[in-house]
Amino acid sequence: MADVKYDVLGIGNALFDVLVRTDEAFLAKHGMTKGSMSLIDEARAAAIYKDMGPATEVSGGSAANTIVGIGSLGARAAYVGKVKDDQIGKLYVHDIRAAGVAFNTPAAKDGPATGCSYILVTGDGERTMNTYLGAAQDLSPADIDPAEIASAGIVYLEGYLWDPKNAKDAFVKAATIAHEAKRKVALTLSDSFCVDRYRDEFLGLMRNGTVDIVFANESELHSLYMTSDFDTALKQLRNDVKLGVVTRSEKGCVVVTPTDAVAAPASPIAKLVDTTGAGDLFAAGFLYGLARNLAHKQCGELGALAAAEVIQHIGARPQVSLKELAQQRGLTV
Ligand SMILES: OC[C@H]1O[C@H](O)[C@H](O)[C@@H]1O
Repeated sequence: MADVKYDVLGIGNALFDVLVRTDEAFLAKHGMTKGSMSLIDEARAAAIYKDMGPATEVSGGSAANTIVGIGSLGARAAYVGKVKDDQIGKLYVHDIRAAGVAFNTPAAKDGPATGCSYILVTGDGERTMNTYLGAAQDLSPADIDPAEIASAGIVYLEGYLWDPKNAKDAFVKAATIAHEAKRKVALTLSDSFCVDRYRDEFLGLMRNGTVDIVFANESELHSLYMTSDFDTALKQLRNDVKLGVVTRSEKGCVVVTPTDAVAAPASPIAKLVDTTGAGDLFAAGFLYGLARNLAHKQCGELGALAAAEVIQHIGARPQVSLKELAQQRGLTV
């Protein structure tokens, strides 16, 4: 097997986030389902943005947030995602490279603008996302560089990639190359509504071995197996994938293999501000631990630490060095 150049390479919808704190009335006025991610067109994006208060603008995108978190923990990380060569796209490229992440996907010269997610954060910290995919929807198999994919120890893919038409093919191409190079492939289920849209396809990817590792939160897991009983769903997950990681908010996480199950606690927080990126940063800590061959419990503890940092401020990218934070807390890194 060739040397690993990147510990983890992520592929996802490259999105710039526009976040604002608001109230439930705003969600009701715009017909939004609290806690969900809805795909929107340009006209709806403009209508929502016009009505939003002063916003925080920061680079986002689920897998990109994870990859930035992995870099912040001190690992070698790379990202593949599509922006346009416009002002927001340039900011996006700057931010991801400035975070130490290798990023070489060519920006689109024409077509839709760089994608944005308009995120409403209510008083309880819950986030409701409205995503205009823009240029992200043009990610295609041509953007998948076989040598780059084969040089990553773990390839991490987001379920949201199943929404844009061509990204599915990019996803499968990357997974095939990774396995040919004897690498691991991880998938996050992204969102319970996304699971609802693509349940059979996600189960197919798990059962036919396209993915080795699956990240899900409780509602995604329940949606996947169409049951409200956690233990029933977990049992099915154990049969369907080599490694399953389920996050349970303040109850921590459960990590399962066909033969083993281990739990790790959540990390304490002073105040919940914004849940945007909680799952993304959990995956960052966990994958970092996996890349360092740590025990699953330690991987879960690192995930919890990274998630706890990100939910205590607005935006889905870490605001401190996660490596230093982990060292302060006595977690091995
Ligand atoms: O998981 C949170 C992320 O999902 C969406 O893709 C937003 O860009 C946000 O940063």
